[in-house]
Amino acid sequence: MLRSCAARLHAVGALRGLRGCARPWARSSGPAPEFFHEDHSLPKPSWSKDMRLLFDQFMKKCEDGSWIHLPSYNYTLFQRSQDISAFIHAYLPTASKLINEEKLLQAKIFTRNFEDGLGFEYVMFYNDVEKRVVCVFEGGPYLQGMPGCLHGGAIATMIDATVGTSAMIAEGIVMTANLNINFKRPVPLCSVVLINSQLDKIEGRKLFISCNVQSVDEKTLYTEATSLFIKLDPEKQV
Ligand SMILES: CCCCCCCCCCCCCCCCCC(=O)SCCNC(=O)CCNC(=O)[C@H](O)C(C)(C)COP(=O)(O)OP(=O)(O)OC[C@H]1O[C@@H](n2cnc3c(N)ncnc32)[C@H](O)[C@@H]1OP(=O)(O)O
Repeated sequence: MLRSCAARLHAVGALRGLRGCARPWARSSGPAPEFFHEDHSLPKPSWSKDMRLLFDQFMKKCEDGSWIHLPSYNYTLFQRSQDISAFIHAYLPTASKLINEEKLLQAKIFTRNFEDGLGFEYVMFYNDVEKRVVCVFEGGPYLQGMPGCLHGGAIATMIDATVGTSAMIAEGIVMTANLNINFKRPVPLCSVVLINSQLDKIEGRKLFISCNVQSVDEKTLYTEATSLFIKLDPEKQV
């Protein structure tokens, strides 16, 4: 399992030549620690039938190499806290003054730390030719906003994660500068939706990515969004 996950991640990195991801902040190399072993984007007993069905359909599309399954972990791309700290010092020096380094040891990815089936369940796939990332997402009962509906912030989070993944694949180290969302229909809690993102254009350090959220049968358009990501420039004091 670890081998195939590593191979897939490597494939994504190789696609882009890991542009901007040369890890100038990384101080050491070595075997990945244990937490890297669990890929949270693989089927779990808590997944619904729809989620499993879509996963299988996309995995089928991966067989000819046109799509790639993106593994997902509950920590950042960095393996060690000192790497995170060095990253922040290199790219976000202003923020670094306010960050509690000890607390960094506890840092985890926001969307990957609910109990199985209760929060964000998702899996992403990438098509390099079409510059698309598709996320199959099921928002669990702990993400309720209005009764029976998914919280808008949870939808925004998953849109950001999907377009953010697209931006990272294209240009490496990026941050969201702008995210515009139109919530057109409420998303039923615990339903499966497709988040479709499209890299529209890159202008210098700016990446423009659009996105929509649809029902599995594609009959309901729940949400539309546009986003702007900026490739971080370590020469700038952000
Ligand atoms: C590695 C390969 C393998 C990958 C596999 C996949 C791995 C996946 C891993 C998990 C991924 C999860 C993704 C999650 C993504 C979450 C991202 C966030 O939440 S981030 C958290 C939330 N985000 C934050 O906290 C970000 C906070 N903001 C900042 O830090 C900074 O504002 C900045 C860095 C965004 C830009 O600063 P700075 O570098 O100083 O930039 P400048 O001022 O120089 O501007 C450059 C150009 O951009 C323009 N422009 C800029 N802004 C806007 C705007 N809003 N509106 C319009 N335009 C804007 C500006 O006019 C200029 O244009 P031009 O003149 O060149 O034409």
